[in-house]
Amino acid sequence: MAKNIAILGSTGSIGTQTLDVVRHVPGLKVWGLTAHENIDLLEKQVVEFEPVLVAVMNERKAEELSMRLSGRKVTVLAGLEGLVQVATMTEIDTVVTSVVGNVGLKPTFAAIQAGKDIALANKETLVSAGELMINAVKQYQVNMYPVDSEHSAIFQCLQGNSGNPISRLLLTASGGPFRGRTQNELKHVTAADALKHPNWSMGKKISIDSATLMNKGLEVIEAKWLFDVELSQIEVLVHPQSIVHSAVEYEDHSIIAQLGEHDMRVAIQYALTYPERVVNPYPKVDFTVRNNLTFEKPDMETFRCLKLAYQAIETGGTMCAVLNGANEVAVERFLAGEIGFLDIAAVIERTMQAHAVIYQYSLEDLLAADEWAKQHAAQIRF
Ligand SMILES: NC(=O)C1=CN([C@@H]2O[C@H](COP(=O)(O)OP(=O)(O)OC[C@H]3O[C@@H](n4cnc5c(N)ncnc54)[C@H](OP(=O)(O)O)[C@@H]3O)[C@@H](O)[C@H]2O)C=CC1
Ligand SMILES: CC(=O)[C@@H](O)[C@H](O)COP(=O)(O)O
Ligand SMILES: [Mn+2]
Repeated sequence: MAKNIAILGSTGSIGTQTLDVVRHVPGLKVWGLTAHENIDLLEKQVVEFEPVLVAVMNERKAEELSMRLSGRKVTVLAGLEGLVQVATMTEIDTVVTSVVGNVGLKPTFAAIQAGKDIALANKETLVSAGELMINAVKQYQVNMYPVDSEHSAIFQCLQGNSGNPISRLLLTASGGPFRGRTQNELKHVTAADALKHPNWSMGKKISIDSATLMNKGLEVIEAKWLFDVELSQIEVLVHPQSIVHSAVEYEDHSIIAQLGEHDMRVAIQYALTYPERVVNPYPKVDFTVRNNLTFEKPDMETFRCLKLAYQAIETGGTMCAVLNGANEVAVERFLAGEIGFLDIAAVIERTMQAHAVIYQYSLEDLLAADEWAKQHAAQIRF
C-alpha cells in the first residue's frame, strides 16, 4: 500500500498519533503538515518526516519557522490560505483533518474539491456543514473515512453488510469525568477537573466537550451525516469503560460491535489503510482484565449540551453551525476561567435562541452563522 498524505494539525493529539502511525505503516509518505503556532514541534516533524510544504496559521511564527528551516527543501506558508494550499497539494491522495474547530472548514472543502480523500477527525466541520460536505464528497467522488473512534467503529461494523439496512447505531459515550453528578455538584467544578477524562488522553477542547456531553452531541450529528441515518436510529449509550467503541444493530437484531483499548492510532490507521488491516504494536484488549463492561442511559437533564445538539440537528439549516460556534467560544471562556461549567450550556442555548435560522444556505452563510454565533457567545454575561 502506497499513500501520500497531508496532516492539518500535525502538532496536536490526533496529528502526533497520525505521525506515529506513519512510523509503523510502510508506504505512508507525508507531503504536508500544518500547525497553529507550535513551531518547535513542527520543526522537529519537518526534520523527521521531510514534507515539502508546511503551513503555520500564526503569520509571525510562520516567518520564524521559515528562517529556522532556510537550509532545507521545504516551503513554509502562513495563514488559512497556507492550510488550503497544503490540503490541495498535487502529490497527495489523502488529507487527515486533525485541526480543532471550524477553522478546518475551508481547507477541508478545498481538499474535497481538489479530489482528495479525507480522513476526518475534525468533527466540528461535519457538524457545521454536514449536508454541503457530504454533497461535495459525492460530487467530487472522494471518500471520507472516519477517524473519530465511534465512527471508525461503526464504519468497521458496516463492512461486509452493504445492502443490509441498519436498524440502530449504538453510539457509546464514556459519560466523561462527571458521570453521575447532579447539577448542584457541577456548579463549581474547575477546568482542571473537567480535563481529566476517565479513559482518553486528548486535546483540551474535546476533553471539555466530553465532560459536558457536547462531544456526544457533535458525534450524533457526525454519525447522521456519515452514515445517512435518521436521528431516531442513533442511540447514545453510556459505557464508562470505553472498550466497546460503538456498534451497529441490523434488522435481524444482530448487533456487531467494534472493541479495542483506548488508542486512537487504531482508528487513524484504519482510515489510512482501509480496506487493509495492517499489523501494529498497539495494546490489545485482555477480557480477563476488561471483565466488567457496563451500559446505561445518558442524563440529558444534567448534561444539557447533548439535548441542545439534538435540538440543533432537528432544527436544521444554519443551527448546527451556530451550536458549534457557540460551543467553541463557551469552551474557550470556561478554560479561561471566565464562566462556570454549567454556563457552557447556557451560552449555547442563549445563542441558539437568538439565531434567525437560514434554511436554504451556502457555505458563506454557514461561515457567517459561525462568526455571528462566536461574537454573540463571547458577549453573554451572567
Ligand atoms: N484527541 C482525540 O483523541 C480525538 C480528537 N478528535 C477530534 O480531532 C480534532 C483534533 O483534536 P485534538 O488532536 O485533540 O486537538 P489538539 O488541540 O490536540 O490539536 C489541535 C491541532 O490543531 C491546530 N490548531 C488549533 N487551532 C488552530 C487554528 N486556529 N488554526 C490552525 N490550526 C489550529 C493545533 O496547532 P498548535 O499545536 O500549533 O496549537 C494542533 O495541531 C478535533 O476536532 C477533535 O474533536 C476526535 C476524536 C478523538
Ligand atoms: C476517542 C474519541 O473518539 C473521543 O471522541 C472519545 O470518545 C471521547 O469520549 P466521550 O465518550 O467521553 O465523549
Ligand atoms: Mn469520539
